[in-house]
Amino acid sequence: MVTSQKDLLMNKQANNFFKKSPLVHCITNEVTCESMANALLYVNSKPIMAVDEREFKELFEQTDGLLLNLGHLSINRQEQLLAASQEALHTNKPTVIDVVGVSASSLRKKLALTLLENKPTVVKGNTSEMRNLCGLKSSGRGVDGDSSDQEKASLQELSETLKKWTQQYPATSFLATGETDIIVTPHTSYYLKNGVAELDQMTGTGDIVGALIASLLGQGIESEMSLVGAVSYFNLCGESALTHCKKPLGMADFRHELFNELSRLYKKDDWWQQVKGERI
Ligand SMILES: Nc1ncnc2c1ncn2[C@@H]1O[C@H](COP(=O)(O)OP(=O)(O)OP(=O)(O)O)[C@@H](O)[C@H]1O
Ligand SMILES: Cc1ncsc1CCO
Ligand SMILES: [Mg+2]
Repeated sequence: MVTSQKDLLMNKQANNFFKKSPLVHCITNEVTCESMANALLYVNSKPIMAVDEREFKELFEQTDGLLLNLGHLSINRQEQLLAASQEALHTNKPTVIDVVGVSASSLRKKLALTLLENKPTVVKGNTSEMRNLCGLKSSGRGVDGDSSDQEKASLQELSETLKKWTQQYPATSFLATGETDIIVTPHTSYYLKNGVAELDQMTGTGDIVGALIASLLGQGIESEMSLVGAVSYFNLCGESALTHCKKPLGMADFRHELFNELSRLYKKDDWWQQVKGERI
């Protein structure tokens, strides 16, 4: 069943996305840190990339949202992520955990599961990472997802497992990305169907989606709408970017156009009319 935009909650509220300018604190990987900071600025948000625990107390008094990305793990980074997650729990800060590379090492998986205990607002990863996190068979390699984990039966198995997880972790909503995105909140679940394959051939797309979710949460938008909104917005930017590229496609052109679209699509009324998906 493909539902209408109204059912997908992409109602007039979506026209208010990115009108506010939340300060988003990101502890993220060095690979895509600059792309993430610029993506946030392009949607009228303010990024601060800060990892020194001695600053956290003061920073948490100013920030609207927190993004914790496991992409570049080290002993120091683990301590920073744990300290920020503790502070977020104590200050009720809207928090997104991106479980980058969780299928690659047991160290990342253990850390992700520890962070989950601190009641983050959202836990996200690509479909292979989220399957691994849930203890399901996963074909992910490194930080990349595998299309075999996107087969219909695998998506269904993951969404059903995540629904059980929301009973165990009622403060948290979950997102698994890929050609089809799965969103599972304690109340509702969705498959979302926007985007283009080129988004999988560029590093940092998932990282940026995590930051956009933190931005929407930081604008006071509740979890379900922030998740549907951030994924759909980013994927519609990808669709539009592709139409602006000359053929044969060069990925550097696609990247350029994707960032252009991030900075302008939200200024168009009713951009959300093109959202595709279904409640499950
Ligand atoms: N084949 C595809 N078709 C349509 N959209 C896609 C496809 N692959 C990824 N996307 C979209 O691209 C975004 C990033 O998803 P992806 O699963 O590639 O994240 P990721 O693996 O965490 O990325 P990265 O590790 O590079 O940050 C999501 O919004 C997702 O919906
Ligand atoms: C390639 C890569 N390695 C660690 S993080 C990262 C960026 C995608 O998340
Ligand atoms: Mg990722």
